[in-house]
Formats: sequence, C-alpha cells, structure tokens
Amino acid sequence: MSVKYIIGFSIFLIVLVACNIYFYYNLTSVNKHVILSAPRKVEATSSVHKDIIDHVYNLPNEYKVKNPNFTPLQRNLVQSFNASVINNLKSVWNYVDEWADDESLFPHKDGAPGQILQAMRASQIALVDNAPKGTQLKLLLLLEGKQKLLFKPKRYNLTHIINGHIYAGFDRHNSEVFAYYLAMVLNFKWVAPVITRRINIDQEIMRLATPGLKKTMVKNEGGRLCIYGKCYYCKINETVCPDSNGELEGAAILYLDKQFRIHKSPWRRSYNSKKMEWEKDNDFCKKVGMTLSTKRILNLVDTAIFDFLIQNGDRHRYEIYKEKIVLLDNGKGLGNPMVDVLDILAPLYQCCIINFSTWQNLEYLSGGSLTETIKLLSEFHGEKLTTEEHYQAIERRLLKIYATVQYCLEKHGSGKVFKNVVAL
Ligand SMILES: Nc1ncnc2c1ncn2[C@@H]1O[C@H](COP(=O)(O)OP(=O)(O)OP(=O)(O)O)[C@@H](O)[C@H]1O
Ligand SMILES: [Mn+2]
Repeated sequence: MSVKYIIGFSIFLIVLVACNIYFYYNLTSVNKHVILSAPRKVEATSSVHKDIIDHVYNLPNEYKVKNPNFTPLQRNLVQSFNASVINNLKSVWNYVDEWADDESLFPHKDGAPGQILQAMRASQIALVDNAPKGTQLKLLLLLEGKQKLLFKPKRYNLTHIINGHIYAGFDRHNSEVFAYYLAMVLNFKWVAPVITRRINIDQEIMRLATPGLKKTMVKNEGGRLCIYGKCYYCKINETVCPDSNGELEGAAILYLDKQFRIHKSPWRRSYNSKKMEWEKDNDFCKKVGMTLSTKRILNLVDTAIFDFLIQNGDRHRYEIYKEKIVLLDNGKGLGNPMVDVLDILAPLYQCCIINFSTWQNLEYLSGGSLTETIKLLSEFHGEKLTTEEHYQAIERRLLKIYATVQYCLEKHGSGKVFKNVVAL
C-alpha cells in the first residue's frame, strides 16, 4: 500500500514538474506580440513581470504619441548623418587618435558620424585576415589609411526568424548595424560605428588574404570559394559563401585599438538549465551594490534597456573604457520579432534606478519616433537594416520599458528611481 502510494505520488510529482517546465517555456518564449491586445495572462512568469505588463496596459497616453520636444534633436541627428562628399578619405582617419573624449568615443557634430561611415564604406581594403577573437567567425579588414574593421559575415536573410534560446543561432550581422543606429538615437555614445559592407571574394579577399586566412578557405560544390575562419565555434562545414555576384555581405565594425578591461556581467546567463542567482532572487541588486558602484549599475541598466530593445540576451561580459561600458558585440539581437524576453530588463526592474538623462531620452522617443529616426538615419547610407516586424517589435518593447519605469516609480518614487549620473 505504502509502496503504491509512493510510486503514485512520485508520478504525480514528475507530471507536475513537467507541466511547470512546459508552461514556463511557453510563457517565456512564445508569441508575445499579442501582449498589447491579448488577455493579460501571458508572460507573467513572475509577479514582477505581471506587474510590469499591467503597467503596459495602463500607460499614460503621452507614451503612445510623439513628443514634440524631440523634433529639434531629430533634426540635429539627421544633419550629422547626412554625409557630405569627402574628397580625401584618409583625412577622416587622421584624427582617429584624438576622437575619444569623456563624452563619446567618436565625434558627433558637423556631419562627423556620416563621414566616418562613408569612409568605412569607401576605403580600399589593403589586407584581410582571420580575427580569431571570440567564438564566432570574424575577419579583420585592414584599410588603406591603416584603420581596421572587424567583419562579421551575414549568416541569415533579414526575414529569418531564430527560435529557441534567447542566445540561439549565429550572430546576425544586421543586428550589429542596427545596434549602432539605435545607440545613436538613444544618445548612447560609447559604441563603435558599423556599416553593411559587401566584399568581393576574389578581388578583395583572396587577392589580399594572409596565408593564415587562405588556409581556412575551401571550395563548395558549386566551385565557389568559401570561408570557415578561425574561432572557437568555427567548423569546416559551417562556411560563409559569396552570393551570385561573388560578394560576401557583412557588418563592418570600426576596430577600436584601445585597452579594454573585461568584466563578467552580474546578470549573465548560465547557458545551461541551472538558474543564476539573479533569476531566483529579486533582491539580487542589493548584492550587486556591494561590489559595483551606483554609476556602474546605472551603466548596466542603460545597457539592459539597449539589449532589451534588440533582444540581445547574450551580454555575458562587458568591456570598460574610461570607466564606461562599450557596447561591443551586438550580433545576437533581432532574432525573433514575436518574442520579448522581459528578463533582459532585470537590471532595471531589480535595481529600479535609471539615469535621469536616459529616461528623458526615452521619453523623447515615444509614439514611433525611435524607429522613424533609425530608418531616417540609415536610409542616408542606403541601409535596409531589418524588417517591418522588427521595427514594430522595437516600438512594443519601448512601451514595456516605459511600463517598467512606471512600475519602479510606483514602488519607490521618483526620488529613488531617477539618478543624475551620466553613464553612457
Ligand atoms: N569594434 C571592436 N574593436 C576592438 N575590439 C573589439 C571590437 N569588437 C569586439 N572586440 C573584441 O573582440 C572580442 C570578441 O568580439 P565579439 O564579442 O563581438 O565576438 P563573439 O564571437 O560574439 O564572442 P562571444 O561569443 O564571446 O560573445 C570582444 O570581447 C572584444 O574584446
Ligand atoms: Mn557574441
């Protein structure tokens, strides 16, 4: 009798755990695009998430319409990206060493961002090598004029949807480019300029490749030269191949020849089934506060907002330059426009603090201005960065960020939530 009882109870427990895992998975990863119109039950993986989603439904109207105060700022941004023709590309690179100041890594006035992007696109390549840093395939392009670009090749079409874990799949090259424009519109200036560049496999790669790179190139069945590269995850059967024009497309990221300090993110994922401390403890921020300064936490909150918008859940570590986080490695965004993994915002809802300047910038961008400006800026450079579904997803996520801040304000009041420290 008692043995039967134990067996019965054990089966009951197993079924219960299985159901929990099933529902947890579904609530955190499936179709969340309906969240703004569907019944409120979706995504309430925890009471905090539920509270935040409740605030999405009760957002004041001002967050759903355009903020007129953004108009002059948008005009300035557009001007700085509207690159006038540069006669001497090399002249752009002459000032590189003087670029970084305490406010930004690159100059942002008088058309400078547009000129840098144009120089990155038009400068001739002098040498191509493997860039063995990191886990994903990357090339290093040395330009005439001595600048370097990191090249993350295209692995997916813009319409491809990544399913599974938030960190699943290869890097998305367009996510790197999109992230740069997003950072510019958010006024986050600790980021490297990025463009989409197409390079000819024969003329610009094979002809200029180092012997080391040539060793990691193979011909596919169609006789085309392809690259499998040199990196932690690089495999000979996972090559990138040129398109029918013989060109490889990818994100070309300005290489920052600077000394970074690398730190592990307190909110990193375990990359296995084990839960991290931040996933179990809603008071986790108090522990973080024992080792990190408020300024650094605010910087991590800004980074979390940025990552949530593109859904980059892979910021396991971060690089510091001049005591600020550099937004490097943004390739794991734009995976699935139907999914909003809210726990990327954990630094915000667990710490409930935000730079007041960040909050003001976010308030400027309501009602569609955020994506409208990204489109405007990138169109100057002939870039189609992503699909309409992803643009809509960014706007939906912006509402969730507003709602998260409302949740914090309700809990702690504006005196505690808003901080006057410039972090990015
Ligand atoms: N623009 C850049 N300028 C200088 N160094 C860079 C730049 N981008 C990345 N790096 C350096 O190269 C390392 C690897 O780059 P990145 O993180 O983008 O690659 P990854 O393959 O995605 O790595 P991981 O899988 O570990 O995230 C970074 O940690 C950083 O130190
Ligand atoms: Mn990465």
